[in-house]
Amino acid sequence: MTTSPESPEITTEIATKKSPHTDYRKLDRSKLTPMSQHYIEVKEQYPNALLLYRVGDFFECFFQDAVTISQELELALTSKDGGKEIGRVAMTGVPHHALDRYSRLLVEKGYAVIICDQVEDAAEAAAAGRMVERQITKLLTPGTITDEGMLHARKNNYLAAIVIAKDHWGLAYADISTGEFLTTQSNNLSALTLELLRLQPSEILIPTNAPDINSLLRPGEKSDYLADYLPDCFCYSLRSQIPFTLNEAKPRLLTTFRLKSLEGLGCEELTLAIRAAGGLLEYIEDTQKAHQVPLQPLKTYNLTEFLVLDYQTRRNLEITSTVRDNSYYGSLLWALDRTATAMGGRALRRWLSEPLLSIKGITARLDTIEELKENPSLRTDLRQLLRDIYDLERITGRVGAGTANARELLALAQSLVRLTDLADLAKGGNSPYLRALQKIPPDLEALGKEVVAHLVETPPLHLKDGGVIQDGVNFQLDEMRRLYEEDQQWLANLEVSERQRTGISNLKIGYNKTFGYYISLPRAKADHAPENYIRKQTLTNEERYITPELKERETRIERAKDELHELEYQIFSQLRAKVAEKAQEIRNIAKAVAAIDVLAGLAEVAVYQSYSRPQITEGRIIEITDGRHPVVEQSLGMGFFVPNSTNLGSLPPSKISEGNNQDYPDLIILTGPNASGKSCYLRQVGLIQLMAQIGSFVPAKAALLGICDRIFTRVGAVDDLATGQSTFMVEMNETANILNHATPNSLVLLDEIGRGTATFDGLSIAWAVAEYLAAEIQARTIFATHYHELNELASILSNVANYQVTVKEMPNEIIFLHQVRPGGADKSYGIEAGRLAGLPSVVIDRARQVMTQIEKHSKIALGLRQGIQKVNPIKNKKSREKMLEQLDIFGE
Ligand SMILES: Nc1ncnc2c1ncn2[C@@H]1O[C@H](COP(=O)(O)OP(=O)(O)OP(=O)(O)O)[C@@H](O)[C@H]1O
Repeated sequence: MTTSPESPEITTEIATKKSPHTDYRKLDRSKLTPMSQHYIEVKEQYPNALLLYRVGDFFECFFQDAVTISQELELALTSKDGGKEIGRVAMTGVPHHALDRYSRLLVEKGYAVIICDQVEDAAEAAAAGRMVERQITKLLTPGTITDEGMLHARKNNYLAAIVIAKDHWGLAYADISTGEFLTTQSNNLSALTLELLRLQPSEILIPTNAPDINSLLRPGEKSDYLADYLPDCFCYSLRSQIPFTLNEAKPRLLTTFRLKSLEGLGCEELTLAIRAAGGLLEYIEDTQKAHQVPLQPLKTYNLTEFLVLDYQTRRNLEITSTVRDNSYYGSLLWALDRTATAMGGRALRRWLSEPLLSIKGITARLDTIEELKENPSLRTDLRQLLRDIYDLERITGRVGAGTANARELLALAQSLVRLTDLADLAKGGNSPYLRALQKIPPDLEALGKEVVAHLVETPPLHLKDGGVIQDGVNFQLDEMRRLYEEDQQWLANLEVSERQRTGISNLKIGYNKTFGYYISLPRAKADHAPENYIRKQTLTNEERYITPELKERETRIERAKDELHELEYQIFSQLRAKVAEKAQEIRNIAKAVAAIDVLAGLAEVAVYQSYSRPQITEGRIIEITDGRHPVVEQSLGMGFFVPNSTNLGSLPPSKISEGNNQDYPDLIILTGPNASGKSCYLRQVGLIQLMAQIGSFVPAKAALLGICDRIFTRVGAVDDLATGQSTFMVEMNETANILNHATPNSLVLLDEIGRGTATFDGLSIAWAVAEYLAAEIQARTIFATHYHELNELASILSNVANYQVTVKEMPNEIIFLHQVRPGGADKSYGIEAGRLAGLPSVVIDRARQVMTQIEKHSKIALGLRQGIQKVNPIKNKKSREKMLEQLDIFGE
């Protein structure tokens, strides 16, 4: 899609059904059918998008687009006559009622889709002998879709834009459907990659000087205009640089938000952020021509506001999807999501991607959960009421853009009315998020009531068909309806009087789209038709007639019907516009509703899963009593999970009191046989810390936790086939990232290091990494390993301790106790595991022999050293050289 179209030679070959034309550029256009000519005219306005073109009951596409769409959607590729001298052209199509589904699939695959629809009645055009008029009605790109059926209800759909200047960058992102609009700026390119991976935008705008501006690169597609450090798992839209210049971007922002300066938005000085935000706005204007998209005021944020989780860590902790099959089931989100509304679902997902660093912010959430946990009737009533609240954020977006239909407006209005009940309920509580809900502006309820009073109980889907507005709300409308009813009565009377006049008892008045009203007689009675009947249509058993009187009345009825529908539409549009004026207020409330939904859901989980409130403190402590893995626990069922405690780090001196003077190790070496539960334990600690920082209760009997600035994980890597990196290289890259970025406030979870290379290389690297983390960085670390030799570190460094996951050895099996206990495992069960897996006994016996020999002759000490003076790297930082001497364990 990125190569610019060259000018191919015009062909004169006539294509057949078997090999239809697929490249319209090779054809003499004057010889194409008028419809094909128009198709190409439209296509050329957006050469990089797929064009779906309405023909009767189908949306069809031709030429190369037909080939692409048939392959992507597994539809049959057929052909159609392109003109006498042209022959067949490739074609495929989708039924018009399935357009949303198919276009969504194409957009999900990273294509931009143009919908060109019929904008007049095909019968009218046919009657006038001309081609039906068609226009582009929609331009769909992954980041700009707003149709309910195309969006994931519980996931934000972000459109992002980036501007890069050397190693500085600005990023803006918006969810057009909910109106969220944020921007940030930083000076570290790896942070940009991290941020993009966190946000997972559906589409990213890049200003370039590429010749094929406006093309959309699908995930994995290469382009010279895409920098190497940009992850290739996203869709990139190449855009002109002009709207991204400060001269264009800044005025656009000022005009959009009706401001004199950007100071109030917090980005006055951040020129790259402003440029990204302005460029993004221009793209929205360009793609949403027909509708104005109401965005919320731009919010400037700072990357250091949240706990940093890199992409690997998000994956390894399986926060929103599992590593194995990328599914939602089995993720942390799955275990925690008890939200009742789509807004709450989206908010929980967002909270999980931006855990807090502020104790105050976390405490406000914890206080609210605690209150809801302790007050079951308030929680139950709230959750019940929340089920009646529709997606205020997204419907408000469509109301603002003028695309909401009557059903959506009614749903929004009914939700606004319910908000007052929600506020009344919230008055029964006192915690911060409940208090925020108590202040619902009263005029929103009045507005909701007004809309409900205007709209019928179950409005039709299509606005132009009438039947939307209730009787009794508009005098003129009532009057028009009365007249219309009178006309209908006139028709009924006519049927009766004509039956009497003609003596034909089964004479009927009918209606069809082509002929309008007619009088129908059975064929057998056609001879009895009075003189003023004009025959219009003959069917097998029926003759249809019109009369001048009937036609005259028909014109009046049709006009009245049109006027009636038009008036209804006007009343509806006015109502919709009135609600649109309150969009910002509604969206503010929607945020509070979404938050309470998340917190009520978390309180529900806390009750049913017996979670407890973590105590958040300053300092570097992680003290978890009887912690559990939130997901494994739910999968195993209540009572089957073996809880384990964790003690890491320390409290700051100011917080230490009598009986509260814990000083735990910084680094734990965790050993234990395969499948004993090491990985599970590691993840459990990471998840508990993460849950605490989103303000949730945690699966533990008790937890005293300091704030972490970052959580790092390194868990069994697999070959990265995409970049051609080996398992070992992936592992080393990830380890390097950790060692270069971890701080004493970080939590590092390492599951095996050095497995993918020779034993001694691996052990040496694992040793050096553990030592560096404990002695130099002093990050809180759990290091799970099969290298039992690492237990030696604890005898040298005072901030290292050994733990093991215990098993019970039986004659024919190993029973996994899943208990984490102090001490290093003195035995590896690898050979035993091999035996249980069915390795031949000869191999097992030989393996035992080899192991005995290696153990006998190895110079690596096994078992803890005695009588050595431990080094405390925290209190005695300068003694590192001395410590290194002592670490010379490989000598005789
Ligand atoms: N505390 C626990 N209580 C109950 N079951 C557990 C517990 N911890 C782990 N398990 C079960 O044991 C299985 C294996 O655990 P895990 O993958 O953590 O083992 P491992 O020691 O990391 O193995 P390996 O060294 O082979 O990677 C898990 O899938 C889980 O079902």
